[in-house]
Amino acid sequence: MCNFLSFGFQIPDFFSKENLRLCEKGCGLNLCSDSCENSLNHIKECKILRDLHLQKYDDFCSVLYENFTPIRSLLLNDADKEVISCLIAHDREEHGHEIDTLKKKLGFQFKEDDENFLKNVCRALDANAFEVALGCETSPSSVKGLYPLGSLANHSCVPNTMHVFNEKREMIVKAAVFIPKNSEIFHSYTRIIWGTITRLFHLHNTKHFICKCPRCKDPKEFGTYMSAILCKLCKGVIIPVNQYKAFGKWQCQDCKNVIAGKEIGELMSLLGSILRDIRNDDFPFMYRFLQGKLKSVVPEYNQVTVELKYKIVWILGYKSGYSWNELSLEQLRIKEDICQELLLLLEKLRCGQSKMRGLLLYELFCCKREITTRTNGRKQGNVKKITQRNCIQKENVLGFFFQANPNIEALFSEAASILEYDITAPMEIKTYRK
Ligand SMILES: C[S@@+](CC[C@H](N)C(=O)[O-])C[C@H]1O[C@@H](n2cnc3c(N)ncnc32)[C@H](O)[C@@H]1O
Repeated sequence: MCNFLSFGFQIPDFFSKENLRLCEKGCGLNLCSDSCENSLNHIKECKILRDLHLQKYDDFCSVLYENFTPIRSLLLNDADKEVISCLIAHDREEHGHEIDTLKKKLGFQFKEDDENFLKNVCRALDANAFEVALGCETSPSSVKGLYPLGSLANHSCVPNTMHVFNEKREMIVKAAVFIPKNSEIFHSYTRIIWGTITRLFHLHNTKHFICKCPRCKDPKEFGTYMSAILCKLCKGVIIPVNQYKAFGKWQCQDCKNVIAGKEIGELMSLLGSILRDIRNDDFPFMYRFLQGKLKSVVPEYNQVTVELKYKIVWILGYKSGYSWNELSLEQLRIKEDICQELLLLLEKLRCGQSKMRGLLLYELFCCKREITTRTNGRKQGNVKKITQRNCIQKENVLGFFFQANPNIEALFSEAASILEYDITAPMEIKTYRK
């Protein structure tokens, strides 16, 4: 378990701007109440802000909020400041721009020592901070957190650990695969379902290194061809000749047709923009696109296809008009198939007990439960009668369901074990573990 250095900043969603008012002492922050204004936490940061001579601010100073996190680091004690100074920090010019923005847009005046410290905090945050997921896949929200111990691990696209955050926002790191003694511990700094080109680009741009992990080095991406497209001439797969060369040539594995990287880049950005523009509850369009155009231009595990399938997982069963009991049997089977395909992909990618595996196993369980309940009405009716007759608690209904359907229990148990401690785990899993 890794503890965090607490100086992050979040405007909770439940505060609408109308319920906030400016601090009467003139620090520029919006507050929710008098007790908030008189709280020790606010009194300390209020003084820091006023000492910085905030000159220009309006009723809701978004520039201040967007760049506020490093300012709070001035409240850290000396030991914590020392910890930050020990962390690796990105030294490129662009890191630390938050402090320049605060000076330029809000007229902040920093003492020279403070400015150097704050820029270093920004650089350390950029190099080490974790995204702490608080919401779930259907209602995402997150904050950034600095976990000095957790941040010591380097990255691999075949990570041997997974991590989750608990109710206290502590980071729990678990082995995702068997880790032999004396092996290096790796996290993944990217999404598992990105293709190699996207991951390499992201890691280079944000963390400034070139990943040489086994997955990045394999042009076939462990047989998934997640970055590949289909050849217009023979429908073979086209992959980069050298994935480390930006805008290098790509070549068809079958007919050896060569394509310029620029052309591939244009196709991928077109597909990416279609993906971004699709309404996030437009299942009919997504499914038509998946089965039609997309299938004709990219192989089955291309990252755009995978991303789209993952989006569908969070529509069916959750979005308005697609709640579990509104889904047709056909839609349930579609979701079941997608979950199975994505689980197979994760196995090919050697991700072990990843968080995504846990979530997909649970979704697969939900599909199977719904299908079983509908197609096996008599048995389920019996479960319902037994539970009603014996006044069984809601949580125990699951136990009865497992007794009647032991083959489905394994999916739920594995999901529950992977998502143990995770604050974002599905409610049913959280209730079950209590
Ligand atoms: C959170 S730190 C990881 C710990 C760091 N190696 C240290 O010594 O404190 C992130 C930085 O470590 C380096 N790094 C992490 N994974 C790497 C990898 N697979 N290859 C090369 N550099 C890596 C990069 O400089 C990256 O910006």
